[in-house]
Amino acid sequence: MLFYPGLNQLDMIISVLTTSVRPYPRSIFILNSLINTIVVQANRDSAEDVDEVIVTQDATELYKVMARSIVFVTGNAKKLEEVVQILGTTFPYKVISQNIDLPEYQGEPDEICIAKCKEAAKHINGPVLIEDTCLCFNALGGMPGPYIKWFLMKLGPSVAPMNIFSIVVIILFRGRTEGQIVEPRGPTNFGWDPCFEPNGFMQTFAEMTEETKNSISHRSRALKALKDYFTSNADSLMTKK
Ligand SMILES: O=c1[nH]c(=O)c2ncn([C@@H]3O[C@H](COP(=O)(O)OP(=O)(O)OP(=O)(O)O)[C@@H](O)[C@H]3O)c2[nH]1
Ligand SMILES: [Mg+2]
Repeated sequence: MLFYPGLNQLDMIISVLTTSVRPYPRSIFILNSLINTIVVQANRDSAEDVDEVIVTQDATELYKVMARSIVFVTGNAKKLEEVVQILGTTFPYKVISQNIDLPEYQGEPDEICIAKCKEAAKHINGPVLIEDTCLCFNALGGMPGPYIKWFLMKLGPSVAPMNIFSIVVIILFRGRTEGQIVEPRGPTNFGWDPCFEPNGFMQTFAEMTEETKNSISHRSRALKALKDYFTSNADSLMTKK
């Protein structure tokens, strides 16, 4: 799907490559995969005032204009640590981090991700990766969801035990891990990890080794989908070159 009045996809790509002489200076590209997004900032000019969003299913064309690195914009050191570990050394793009404390937007998770990507793209001259984490309590109709950060700041990780709930992380792709809220157990150096016990395990995320958490976490599932997608499309790009 391509939203760009009067342009076909080839034009869209040309506009990225020659943006200084073409009248499309403020574009953001969203690769709309099966479920979510990667945003690629078109050029430095667009950094100041991004106001157009282009959605495409075709990753290959976008790769032609992407540098071989992606900037992961996050103010959360633990997220960054996990993302780097999970992507490992076989991810076809170099992941660089930039510590920017992006605003916490309101809305549905997809809307929040897009707004967050747009804001990140204002700061970075190149491909941008962001992640937004939602912790959804089924018993509360999905709340606090994207507002978990404030929830944690006000209440701490000692959330009263509840029934089953699920986590949704959106980071280009979605990852979901279901489990139970329990009395906090384990180190308290990352958010709600101590009180989340994934289904099928006797340990909370905080009690697990990094390897175990990273093999089942919402984040690792989202990143696996991302990695698979990038790897297969990177191959086709190589072939086309
Ligand atoms: O125990 C945890 N295990 C996790 O795996 C995990 N992932 C995120 N979080 C916390 O949930 C809120 C999301 O808010 P969030 O997505 O806006 O993140 P953030 O503001 O910290 O960073 P960023 O937005 O700059 O990337 C923040 O309080 C994060 O600390 C986690 N806590
Ligand atoms: Mg945040």
